[in-house]
Amino acid sequence: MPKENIMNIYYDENMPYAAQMFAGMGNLYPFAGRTLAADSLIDADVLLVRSITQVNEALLANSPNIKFVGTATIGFDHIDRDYLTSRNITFTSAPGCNATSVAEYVLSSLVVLAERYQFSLLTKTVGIIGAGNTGTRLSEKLDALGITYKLYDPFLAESVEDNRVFSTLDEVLACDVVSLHVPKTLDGDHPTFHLLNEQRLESFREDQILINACRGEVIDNQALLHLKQKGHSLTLVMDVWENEPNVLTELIAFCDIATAHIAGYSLEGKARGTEMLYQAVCQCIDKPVENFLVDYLPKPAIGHIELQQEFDEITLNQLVKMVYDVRRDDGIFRQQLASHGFDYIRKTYPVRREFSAITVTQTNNVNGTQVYQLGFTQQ
Ligand SMILES: NC(=O)C1=CN([C@@H]2O[C@H](COP(=O)(O)OP(=O)(O)OC[C@H]3O[C@@H](n4cnc5c(N)ncnc54)[C@H](O)[C@@H]3O)[C@@H](O)[C@H]2O)C=CC1
Ligand SMILES: O=C(O)C(=O)[C@H](O)COP(=O)(O)O
Repeated sequence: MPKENIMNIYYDENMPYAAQMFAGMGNLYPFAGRTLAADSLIDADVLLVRSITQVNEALLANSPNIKFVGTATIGFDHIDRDYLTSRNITFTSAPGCNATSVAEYVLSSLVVLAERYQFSLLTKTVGIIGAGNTGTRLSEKLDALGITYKLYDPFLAESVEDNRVFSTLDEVLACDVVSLHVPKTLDGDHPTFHLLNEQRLESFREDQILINACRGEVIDNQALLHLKQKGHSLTLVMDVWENEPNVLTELIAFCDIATAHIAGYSLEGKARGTEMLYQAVCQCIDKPVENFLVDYLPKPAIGHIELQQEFDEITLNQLVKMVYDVRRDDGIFRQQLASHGFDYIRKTYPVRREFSAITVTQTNNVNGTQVYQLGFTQQ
């Protein structure tokens, strides 16, 4: 890599605080991720992308100097890692950066659905497919709320280091709620492409809830549309879609909650991705880490909530909706998709904070004042 200060660093314009964190490390060039062209990267040393940029030979063949590629996202199915290895280009992603954000999206969806259909979340079992960072973050929230869940993850089930109890795929698919948290994979022992194919979709019960906030291709969207067109009443929460940004628009009307791939779009989640890449570039050029996300994050609009009664499902509903109500994003999606397009909605996403940014206190006669975090763990 060239010396610090003379590196050419190209970064997606949708990476919060990138300009601040990388300031002084070289020449900075923001770009629009969907339309980045190979000939604009000829002098690039460092390339920092998000999920909408396909990084492969076609993009990088004419960039002889490039030594580092990073994606400020959890998923890396848009990166041809074999090609990067063949060029000896260092690669890093941002594992877990927005896992909390996705878990909070799922929780907000569950709270909204429980109110809409008048059921108690405590009577439901959630099936989590993929028990990595995001599935685990979700399970921790469910644990804290006393909601039961089952985990399916054939890779972790085999790991001696993971002593959680795992269920079979069929057991998890039979749960009241099925929430998908797997990467998009096309091969290997357990590929996830069309994991929910026509046959598996047909076996869903009418009273189940299906949530997809991982990758669109994990569900066969055409098969799902056909199922719904036949009158199946499976409740759908869809954040991700096959063939983004050109989604199967007929499916939207059959969704209870439909959003534009924004489950991971909390400010913290996106900015953590930037920070993780900044740290990785520092390590690559042997530079001390001098910038910290905590110094950039603004104060949340609501910083503190005081509960005047015991924490129960009613307060849960109020608290979750006060901090992040997924119906806002569902409304934006339905209103703006036709007129503005999928990418515009994502690019202009309003600031959303994670529950952890808000402190909750509760004072009662028995225990005095207690402090909760909206991750629902008592401190
Ligand atoms: N909607 C959004 O905004 C976001 C979507 N994502 C997507 O969610 C995916 C999961 O994220 P993380 O949990 O953080 O990733 P992770 O890598 O920490 O965990 C994924 C887990 O899925 C498991 N897995 C792989 N194939 C499986 C299969 N066939 N069946 C069951 N489990 C399987 C793996 O063993 C791993 O434990 C990402 O790869 C990304 O595609 C991630 C962040 C935001
Ligand atoms: O981290 C991931 O994986 C995601 O799915 C991100 O939320 C994708 O966001 P963009 O990179 O498409 O802005």
